[in-house]
Amino acid sequence: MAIKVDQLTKTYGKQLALDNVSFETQKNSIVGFLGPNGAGKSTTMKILAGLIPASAGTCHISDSNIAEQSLAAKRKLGFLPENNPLYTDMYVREILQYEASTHRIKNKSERIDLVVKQTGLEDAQHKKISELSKGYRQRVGLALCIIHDPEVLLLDEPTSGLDPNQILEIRALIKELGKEKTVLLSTHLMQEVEALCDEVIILHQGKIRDHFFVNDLPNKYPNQSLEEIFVRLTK
Ligand SMILES: Nc1ncnc2c1ncn2[C@@H]1O[C@H](COP(=O)(O)OP(=O)(O)OP(=O)(O)O)[C@@H](O)[C@H]1O
Repeated sequence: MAIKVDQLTKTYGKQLALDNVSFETQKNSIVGFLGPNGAGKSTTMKILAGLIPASAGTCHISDSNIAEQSLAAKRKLGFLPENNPLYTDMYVREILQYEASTHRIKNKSERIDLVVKQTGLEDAQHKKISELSKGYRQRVGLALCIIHDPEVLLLDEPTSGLDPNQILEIRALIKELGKEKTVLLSTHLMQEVEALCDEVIILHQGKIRDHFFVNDLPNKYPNQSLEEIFVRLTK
């Protein structure tokens, strides 16, 4: 188990965003987290990242309870929020150094060199973030996520707004990272799920509609595309 969510409920005032959601993911799996706008994907990720509290229920990141062992849980995860907010006045290496300091990483320079290489930021590492394309900003976002070598990555629509070439580059990077990390990936692109994911969770109106392994798809839903399944489960 890498991510475990148990009977998670979240209300914003009177708005019920998550309604008794439970799921467990395999270790080192790339998990597509799907659902229409407003289904509750970002809310789940923000709770998993420890940014907002749950109204009820528990979440674990590799055995650490997010509410009760929040520091241990946070050490094990990297979160790339939707729209990837970055300090655009900072330089790439500078922001990585800052993030490495907050995680108290030893041998900062070596670790940053490695992460810069892993995320293909060699040519951009001395540039200001405001000078970078959206694709390169996503690379910086991913570099920040992995600087402390977490076991779990939460990626909220990481390819949204990118051009087709950038999408393919970021997907390749996620695929590579997913070899040794568990990735919860929210996306609206079925192609992306087919290209990357081992598991799929479909959320609708704050409830889990289904959770399956991509390999089981032909048995579970014979002769149906992922898109057809999605539409049927979220009508
Ligand atoms: N801060 C907030 N205050 C009030 N309601 C909120 C807040 N954040 C989210 N919601 C509501 O909670 C529900 C779930 O929203 P959430 O952003 O988690 O969905 P989502 O699946 O991530 O959607 P999208 O695909 O558009 O990003 C929606 O009805 C949304 O309007």
